[in-house]
Amino acid sequence: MPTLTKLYTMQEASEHNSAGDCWVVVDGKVYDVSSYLEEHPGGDDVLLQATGKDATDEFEDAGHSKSARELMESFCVGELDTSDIPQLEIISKKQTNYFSEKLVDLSKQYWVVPVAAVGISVVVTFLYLRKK
Ligand code: HEM
Repeated sequence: MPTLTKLYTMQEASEHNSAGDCWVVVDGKVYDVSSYLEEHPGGDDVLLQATGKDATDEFEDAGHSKSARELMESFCVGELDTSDIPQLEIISKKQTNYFSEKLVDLSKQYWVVPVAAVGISVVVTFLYLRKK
């Protein structure tokens, strides 16, 4: 059965940034940790400071255990809507394509150079052999 995942923008998630209403975003998922703030072994302050941004690096840096990661899933309320975030990967792929296309264009444009070089060396070799 298909499951419906609720999507939140970073803007929406960042509005939940207080001790009574605290959401964090880790690895593309949104977690409502309001009820866990006081129990969090790393402290409530780290969670409150992690609101309004992608806290994946901080979460990973803390070296969370497998059980912490399992517990985390019970707080998941949805996923991050990335449709409003520019896709850097796609842009860089486009740039790579752009440069390789340019290179192909240039080699098409300057095909005369290698052909002329080969032609000249053939003529020189021919003349040299004839002199002998
Ligand atoms: C739903 C989300 C989270 C859950 C369920 C969770 C749970 C836990 C648990 C169970 C621990 C104890 C150590 C372990 O078992 O790994 C812990 C420690 C810690 N957590 Fe979290 N955590 C969450 C999110 C975060 C985030 C977003 C940050 C950082 C921004 C963070 C920072 C820390 C730190 C600094 C420690 C202390 C590590 C230490 O003392 O060595 N946690 N967390």
